[in-house]
Amino acid sequence: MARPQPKSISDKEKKTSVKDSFKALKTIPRFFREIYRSSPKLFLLNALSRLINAFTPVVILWVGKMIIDEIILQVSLPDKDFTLLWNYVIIEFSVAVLSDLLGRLINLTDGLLGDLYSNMSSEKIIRKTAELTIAQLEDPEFYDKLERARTQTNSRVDLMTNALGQAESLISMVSLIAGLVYFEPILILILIVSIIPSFINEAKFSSTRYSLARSWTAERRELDYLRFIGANNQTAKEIKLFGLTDFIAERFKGLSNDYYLINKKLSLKQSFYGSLFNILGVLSYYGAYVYIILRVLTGVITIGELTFLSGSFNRLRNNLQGFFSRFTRISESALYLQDYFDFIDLTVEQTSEAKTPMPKTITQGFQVNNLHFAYAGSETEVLKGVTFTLNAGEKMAFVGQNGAGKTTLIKLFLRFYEPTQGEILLDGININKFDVDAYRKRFGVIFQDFFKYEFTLRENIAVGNIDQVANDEVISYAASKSLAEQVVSEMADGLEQRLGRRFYKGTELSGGQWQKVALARAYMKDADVMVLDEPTSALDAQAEFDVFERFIALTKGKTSIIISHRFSTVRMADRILVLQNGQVLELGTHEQLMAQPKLYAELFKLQAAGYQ
Ligand SMILES: Nc1ncnc2c1ncn2[C@@H]1O[C@H](COP(=O)(O)OP(=O)(O)OP(=O)(O)O)[C@@H](O)[C@H]1O
Repeated sequence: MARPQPKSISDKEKKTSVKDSFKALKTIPRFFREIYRSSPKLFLLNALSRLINAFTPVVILWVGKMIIDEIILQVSLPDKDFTLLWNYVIIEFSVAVLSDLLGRLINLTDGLLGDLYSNMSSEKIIRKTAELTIAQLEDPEFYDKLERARTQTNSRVDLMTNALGQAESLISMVSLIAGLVYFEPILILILIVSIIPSFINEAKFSSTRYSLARSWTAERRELDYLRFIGANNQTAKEIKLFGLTDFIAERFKGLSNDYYLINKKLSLKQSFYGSLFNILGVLSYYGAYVYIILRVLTGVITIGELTFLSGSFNRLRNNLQGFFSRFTRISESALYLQDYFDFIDLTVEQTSEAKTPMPKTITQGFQVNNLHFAYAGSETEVLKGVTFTLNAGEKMAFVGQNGAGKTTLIKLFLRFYEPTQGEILLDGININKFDVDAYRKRFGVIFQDFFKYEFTLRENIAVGNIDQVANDEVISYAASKSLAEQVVSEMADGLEQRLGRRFYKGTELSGGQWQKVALARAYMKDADVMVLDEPTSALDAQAEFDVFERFIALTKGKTSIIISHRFSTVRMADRILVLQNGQVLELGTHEQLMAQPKLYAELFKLQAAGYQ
């Protein structure tokens, strides 16, 4: 079984350096602005709590020193007075309670802010995806970017907690350092020397880990896909029937194991070096401790100061270690944040020239001139010089064998792609000159691969014009024209019936029922141009006849395009365009085409013979 080769982490192209991690930190201020926007009140409450909490360690240590010095003093005095001592104890107790409360408030606001921020960023990704062109969405490299932006939501929430914690830790450390500098500045030097190697080590590993995850984006996408098809109610039938479980499970196992192995190698290395450098930290702490003891023994500092200094040193060491490891985690997450901002900032090419207003009514129709088209990344032309006219009010059918280019031609009409050569004119104006949304609004379209939303029946119909989702009249009208009203009447909850089996109380429809529902979408608005791409392939003969009878009556005087492999449907069109290998082979009425011994007449007779 062919499996993608595991990527090496030394994969030069994709390797991310420590420098890149630092560069990614540039995005942090923007990140904070976004978090602030998600809830200014919560953000300020969180920041204020952290600011106050940052001073509690040094205050507690300081009060602890005062308590010990006071005890030693009172023990040596003949007239003892413990008032000050108990006051110190009350202060320390109050600060400890305050610190606990602040800690809880910080956790609470972190959680709430994290939820709000992740919701906001997910919504942004959904909106951004809608802005992009279909061609961009079909580009695998681009899709990887989308994947990284989408799947790293948790990492962004961690980043938020870490970055806020970092600010708090920084303030805390400054206050502790001030204490050390006041009594024994040399301790700071010992501290820095002990911590720098482990920081460099952490930074190096974090960028390697990111490089690895990044270079494996495509494979992780495949793993997700395998997980989806392997454990899913939509694919379960085929998987059971064809016995695909082993095939899928083995493929998953192979790929995931490759990833696990390089990840493991990296983790082991990281643990080894991490422990080594940590020993250095412990050594430095005890070095400093011995130094402080010697200072007490020589009478330079008091026992209270000893507890303050050793406590501060230990706390600072932990804080610094936390600070550096958080720093590397932040720079690692910042790389993902960069991916997210890259995605959000993607520009969609738009011509700056003023848009021509759409004509109120279509008077002449469409003129397709020498249209050529090849999909991105493919050399093969799918359309090769297609030229024809679709008159206003005309019903035209596109006919041709599989892969002839019919759907592609529709996609170009709908401006999902730009032609590589040639043009489509609407009433004499190149369709690119119109605002794309205004232009598309004039179409009522149903594609052969329409999407089955696991929403309610009402919503499934209303997606054709979602503004009208609450308008019963419009929905009933659309349902009656597409025969979906039969489906509605069969559902226990009528229009409010949830479709699909993913959610509670959902019900699955048959292929034909789904098609009727999807067809109703095309009737949700009074479109000028109707496009039905194989709208009846799943319908029974009677339903198909009924659907078309309604369609013909309803679209009288409207421009429409129908793609169908059923000639009983096709013959109802005013004219028929026969495509073969991306070229126009024939164009004319049913009678005209039947009169010439070409593909249309041949296919028609073939199908008719099948019915005899
Ligand atoms: N998104 C895409 N990216 C790359 N190639 C594509 C894409 N969509 C279609 N093609 C290719 O373009 C060619 C024409 O496809 P198209 O869907 O237009 O054919 P069709 O005439 O509608 O076929 P059918 O009757 O099977 O629906 C096919 O060779 C197909 O493989």
